Amino acid sequence: MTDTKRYLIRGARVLGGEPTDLLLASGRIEAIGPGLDADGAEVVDAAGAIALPGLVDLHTHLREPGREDAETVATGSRAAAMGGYTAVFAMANTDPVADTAGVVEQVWRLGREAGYCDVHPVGAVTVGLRGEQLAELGAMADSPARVRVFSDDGMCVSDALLMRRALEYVKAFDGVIAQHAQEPRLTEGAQMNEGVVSDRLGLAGWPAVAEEAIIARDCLLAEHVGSRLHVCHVSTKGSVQIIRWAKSRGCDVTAEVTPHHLLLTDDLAESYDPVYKVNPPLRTAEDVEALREGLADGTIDIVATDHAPHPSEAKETEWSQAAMGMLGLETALSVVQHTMVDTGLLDWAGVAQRMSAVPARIGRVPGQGRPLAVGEPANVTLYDPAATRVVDPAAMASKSRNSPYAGMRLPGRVLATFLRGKPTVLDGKIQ
Ligand SMILES: NC(=O)N[C@@H](CC(=O)O)C(=O)O
Repeated sequence: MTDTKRYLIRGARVLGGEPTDLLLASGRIEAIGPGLDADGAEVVDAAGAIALPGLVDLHTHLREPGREDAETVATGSRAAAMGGYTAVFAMANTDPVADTAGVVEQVWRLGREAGYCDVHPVGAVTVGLRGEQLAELGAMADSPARVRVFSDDGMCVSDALLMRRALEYVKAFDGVIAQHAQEPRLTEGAQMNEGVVSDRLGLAGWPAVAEEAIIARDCLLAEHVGSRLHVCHVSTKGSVQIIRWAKSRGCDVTAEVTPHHLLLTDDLAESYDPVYKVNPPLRTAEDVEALREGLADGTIDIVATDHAPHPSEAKETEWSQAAMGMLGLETALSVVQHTMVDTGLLDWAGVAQRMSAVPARIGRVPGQGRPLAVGEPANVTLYDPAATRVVDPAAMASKSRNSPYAGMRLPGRVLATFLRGKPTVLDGKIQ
């Protein structure tokens, strides 16, 4: 899947540094330096743009098989490319659930056929996400999809013994369990964050402790069996504190935060607009501040979108009936610029670590998340941080429209995305 055509990227600022040129040929970065000779290559004007390694999303819902009305592997991977991603990990809560070698191979093949980004299926931890019996983790790991990330996302592996067994099992092939930390008994019927806003609106609350208790338990379990744990979509200040403590003990834990939890707060529920209904729920301004700090100081390792497309009939209904989840792929980099870069908390090298290098490492995909250097695979994102745009869900590549940023002015624009030297996005347009 390499392009024989050669591209000369002219005047890009690699990780925000001085303008330089990059020559992409045969799927690799052939040369880097100012004033390179085009020598027949197609020139891409990148004046003012930042060049980043292609982004990697460890947490995407592509909905295929089974919910093709919301998204398909093809539409979701086009949305990923438009957001600057060259690889995504597709969550297992499809229909049928990705809990067998057959289903993960199907998703992996669909990703290759679409060709917009690498699609790495996540395998379910338990059969049918039911939390009763381990799925065939080894067979998924051995399949052509080479699954290394396992998650019941959407559901918590709440049984401590099953979680222990899963953590032990994946050690054999260097896998990781990505936990959706939500104590089910503490969140029965929950509709939004438990706090002053839920009290005021009379909606059943979702306490922070339901997330924090599972994270604390799982960190201790992972330490006990010497395995890798990844915590999905961390959303509370207490969770950041627990992960910081676990890392200080030497526990092999990594964690992600979503763009929406870095920006949006629970008072948005006062609109009763279900576009703001999400799992885990939007929290308070104090939580947002702690999440930003945690991402800046490395307690939280990565940004992952939790892109969760839903058809309009699942969202344009009353709050209590609405599906949980929001789009994320096509706005993630803008939200990270707004919340982390423009605030001085992160530089572009820090963004590249948290949105490319480290997620690729956690997911064990060695060809992605590589530095922009000669000889490396030509996975490159060109991003104009000086542009601004008003978010229009109707213009998105995703099949769904449930973006919480609709009508909001956000900084930045992805100009181009290259997957192994082949442009998937050029001039801001899907190729
Ligand atoms: N993050 C979400 O709000 N939704 C996810 C699954 C889930 O975590 O509930 C989805 O698949 O829609």
